[in-house]
Amino acid sequence: MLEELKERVYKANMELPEKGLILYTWGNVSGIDREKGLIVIKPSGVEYDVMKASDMVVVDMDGRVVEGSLNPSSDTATHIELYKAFEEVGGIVHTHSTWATIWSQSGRDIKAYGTTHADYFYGPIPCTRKMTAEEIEGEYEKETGRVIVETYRERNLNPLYVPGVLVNSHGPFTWGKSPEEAVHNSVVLEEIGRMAASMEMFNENTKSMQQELLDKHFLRKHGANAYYGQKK
Ligand SMILES: O=C(CO)[C@@H](O)[C@@H](O)COP(=O)(O)O
Repeated sequence: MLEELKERVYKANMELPEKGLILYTWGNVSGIDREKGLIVIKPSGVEYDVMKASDMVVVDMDGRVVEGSLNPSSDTATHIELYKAFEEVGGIVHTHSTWATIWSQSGRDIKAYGTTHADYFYGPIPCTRKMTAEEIEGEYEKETGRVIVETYRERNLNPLYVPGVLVNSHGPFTWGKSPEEAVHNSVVLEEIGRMAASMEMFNENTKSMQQELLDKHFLRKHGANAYYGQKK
């Protein structure tokens, strides 16, 4: 079942170490088949050099394993909360990529400083609040998803316009319409995080970019009147 999605999710997972986003098993990618209501996700703690497409685990929207002999990623419940809340999302990525994690651990949003950022994220990349002891000691991974969703609701953010978040004291989650797009956004987030941190080292009073330039760059690539690239 879902053999094509398993292959795509496997390849998307393999891109994490290839792009330098993770060491060891420090990340996971999933993809969803919305019609079937099933998620394909990486198995937990399996080394990438031995992992195969057939090791991908299929779970339902309650986290029950429907297919696969391995335990699914420990972050499965977080992915499920995000798929439930963000209905247009087709793929999700979690990493501990260095710069995005530094921002997460600092508890700070990444401000939009330039067009590299604006091409992908329509405004600051939010950092969640710290999780409470009850949340951590309770259904931790599910609560992680809830804290992300709460951040988007409170700030009235469109998840496809801001396709990534920094979980306070933890690390980044990104998403997209597909697993491949979610990985792309993860690579971009890491690069933006590196640039933003370097900029603040040069000048601690660095200001966000102009709203007009943010609008121009984001909307020429995304939204109803996008004109960047080739017609599909
Ligand atoms: O966040 C963490 C560890 O802190 C996990 O996402 C990471 O180790 C990946 O775990 P899985 O192998 O997906 O269970």
